[in-house]
Amino acid sequence: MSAFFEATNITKARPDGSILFRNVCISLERGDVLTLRGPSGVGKTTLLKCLAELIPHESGISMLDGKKVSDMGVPVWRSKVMYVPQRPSAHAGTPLDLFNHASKYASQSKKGKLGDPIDFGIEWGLSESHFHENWSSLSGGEMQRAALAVALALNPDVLLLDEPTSALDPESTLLVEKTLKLYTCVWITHSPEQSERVSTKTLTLGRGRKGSSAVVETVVNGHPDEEVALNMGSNPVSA
Ligand SMILES: Nc1ncnc2c1ncn2[C@@H]1O[C@H](COP(=O)(O)OP(=O)(O)OP(=O)(O)O)[C@@H](O)[C@H]1O
Repeated sequence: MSAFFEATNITKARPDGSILFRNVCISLERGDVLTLRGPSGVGKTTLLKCLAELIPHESGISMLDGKKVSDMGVPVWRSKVMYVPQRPSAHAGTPLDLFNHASKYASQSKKGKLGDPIDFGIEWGLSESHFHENWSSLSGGEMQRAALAVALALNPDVLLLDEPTSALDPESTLLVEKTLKLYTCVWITHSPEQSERVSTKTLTLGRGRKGSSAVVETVVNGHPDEEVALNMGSNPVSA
């Protein structure tokens, strides 16, 4: 039986044609949180954008619940396998404007299942008024929580989180982690402590001669259990 979310042999080249990463494989069951780690510049954000089909990749295929991107089309895929950037780009209007705009594009099957971003925000120490203020008047931490709240309310199947708590204080970080770890996520973090708190699996990208290598571990009860595979250059990695 195939996993809930599977990415197989994802390979991405840099603009100059050299390989950034090769044959990265990810396999998630519902509720898995895979933390993605590795040094700056190794390709973590780029990998998330490939999984979300926001940028093209040289080879590899992703499947959600047994369906390929081509079975549902790129816009629906992006609403189901949703990339949440570290810093929301300069949106015009308010967080609620963004939610109302994005929810118009939700698939019919999702429309009845949308949440309320304000409910998520309140869990994380924001108030309703933050969702009515322009993005430009929010602090970095308020902006980050409001953007995550909008993403969660859109009810994606898989969240691709790019350092989702990088602008938050320790207390807010723990509140946000408590909510996010209930979802199926690929989660970039530079914090080993955070990875230990939230992950069921980890994937570490490292620098290899022929592009980034990837080490995948399954975490059981908070401890790395099993080194599943090591990918140096051209061998596939599977979790
Ligand atoms: N659209 C793209 N196509 C091809 N290569 C890209 C693209 N965007 C970025 N890159 C390459 O990917 C490299 C890694 O960038 P990326 O942001 O993925 O790293 P990162 O591991 O997330 O780093 P950090 O931890 O600092 O955020 C960049 O130096 C650039 O060469």
